[in-house]
Amino acid sequence: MALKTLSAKNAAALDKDLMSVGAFSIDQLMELAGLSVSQAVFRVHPLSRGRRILVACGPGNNGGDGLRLATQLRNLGVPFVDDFESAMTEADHVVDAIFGFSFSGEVREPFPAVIKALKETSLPVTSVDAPSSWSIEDGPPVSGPGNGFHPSTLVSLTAPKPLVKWFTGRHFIGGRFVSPDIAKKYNLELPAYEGIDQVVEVENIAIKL
Ligand SMILES: NC(=O)C1=CN([C@@H]2O[C@H](COP(=O)(O)OP(=O)(O)OC[C@H]3O[C@@H](n4cnc5c(N)ncnc54)[C@H](OP(=O)(O)O)[C@@H]3O)[C@@H](O)[C@H]2O)[C@H](O)CC1
Ligand SMILES: [K+]
Repeated sequence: MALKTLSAKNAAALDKDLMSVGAFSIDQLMELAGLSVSQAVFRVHPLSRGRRILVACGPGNNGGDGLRLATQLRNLGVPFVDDFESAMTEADHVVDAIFGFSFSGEVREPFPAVIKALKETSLPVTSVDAPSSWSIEDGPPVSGPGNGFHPSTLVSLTAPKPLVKWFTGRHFIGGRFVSPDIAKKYNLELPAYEGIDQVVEVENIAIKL
């Protein structure tokens, strides 16, 4: 299946369209994005492999996809931690919701240590929309803490970004909120979601190592 990719600029423009002509609120989009991510994680990491899912949340909306409804989560007894590296020693799977399509340049403080920990862990890592620290257009960094970071799973929201050319793990498309009109405007091919699924697993379209 040849999937078309969406540049960072168009991904941001599409987001605006979803909230204007699409009449979605940002909260709704994040909620649906988070639901997609949870379904992808459940597929690649059945509960029999361990129930402790550590979600690393960054400062923007990518972090919001990972962290929603904090009060409700606390009420349900989901623990929140500040020390990411020591939390990793007790986790079974890590969700990378640190940076998405608005990331650019070199990783700034305080994030290099977190990216390094993601790179060095032997745990499976699911990245939300982009492996954090990768250039959205040009893929893995050739230097810095993200050099060598290759998550095992990627959930592309709405549509894959150009970086998927360098991604070799399991790849899902999620974010089942794009109307046919918006897809047409951005020349996207929407995947065939089945039933009530919020994600579709796809084959990698190109690999350049
Ligand atoms: N339609 C959809 O597909 C939806 C996608 N969603 C998710 O939203 C993200 C994009 O969210 P956005 O808030 O635009 O940005 P990010 O979360 O990717 O990142 C912004 C924050 O990252 C900081 N940043 C950027 N570069 C660096 C760097 N080199 N070092 C450190 N920090 C960096 C940035 O800080 P600034 O100081 O530069 O402002 C921001 O704090 C998308 O990928 C999806 O995951 C939504 O859920 C809605 C639907
Ligand atoms: K990410």
